[in-house]
Amino acid sequence: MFELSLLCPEDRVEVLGDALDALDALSVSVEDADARTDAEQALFGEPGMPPPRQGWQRSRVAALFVNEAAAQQAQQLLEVQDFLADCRVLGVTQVVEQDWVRLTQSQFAPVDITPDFWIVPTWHELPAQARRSIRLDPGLAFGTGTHPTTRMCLRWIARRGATRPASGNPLGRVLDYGCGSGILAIAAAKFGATEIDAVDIDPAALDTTARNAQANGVQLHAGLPDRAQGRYQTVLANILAAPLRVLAPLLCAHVAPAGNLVLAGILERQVDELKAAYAPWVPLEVADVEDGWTLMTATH
Ligand SMILES: C[S@@+](CC[C@H](N)C(=O)[O-])C[C@H]1O[C@@H](n2cnc3c(N)ncnc32)[C@H](O)[C@@H]1O
Repeated sequence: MFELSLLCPEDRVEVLGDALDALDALSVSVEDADARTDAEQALFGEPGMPPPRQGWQRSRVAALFVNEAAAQQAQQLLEVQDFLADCRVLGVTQVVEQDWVRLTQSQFAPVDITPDFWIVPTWHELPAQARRSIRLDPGLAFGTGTHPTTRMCLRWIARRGATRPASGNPLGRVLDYGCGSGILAIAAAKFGATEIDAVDIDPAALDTTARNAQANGVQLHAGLPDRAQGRYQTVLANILAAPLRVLAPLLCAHVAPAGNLVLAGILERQVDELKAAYAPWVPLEVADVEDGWTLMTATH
């Protein structure tokens, strides 16, 4: 395949993308032309909030074509129809065939959560020191154990799971709200929780969770959010600050008396607004911090 690559100002990206689509590009991707330089612009917003800007000042637009002739013809047509005003053609280059599956897999290695608790991709050998482990194939869902928010939740589960209460399991009945790959629910099972509900709004996450639970030989119930019923000794939710604010009454209503609420996906600068949002029900406190993200917990 061949890639036609263009440099465009913000206001030309959409029209050019549509034109490339119409010219039978197999795919069109857009990235910040100033990425990894001092001029790089962060462009992300939280779910439900508008991004700070619609596009980058300068974008690199890359269109993939089935062969070199198709890429060159698309360039010529764009030029004669004046689509490239204010844009610069960076070139037409061949895209070398790669084993994309192997490349993706190579970027996900075993991760240690504690010295003896590891998250291990299904295609890797178990490290010798992994006395407890989760075998994971994240598929299309979030949750590989490499993100600080997931890691902090897993550390909390491992720490809590290692405590010895007078009776029963320290995690008790568990709700994983926003389960993604199911990693937190499976970790809870590995640390002895017996009844686990894992819920998500994304059907792909539910499929992945069910598959990962089976691969790890653990029992859990995966379903849409209305699967969560009653009170739980442990409620885990690694989502983001904005949905966590909205979900405050719902999540708190699911925490059993003396149960634990564990929230992640919160940036350090969002701690006070989360405390305020949960204050009518529980006193949230920061329990862990990693790379600018915080873990907040409360006992009901
Ligand atoms: C950051 S991922 C966390 C995945 C996993 N629990 C972990 O800790 O790595 C957040 C997940 O929450 C789900 N989610 C987002 N908003 C939700 C909502 N309102 N109710 C339930 N799930 C939600 C997303 O689909 C996504 O799978």
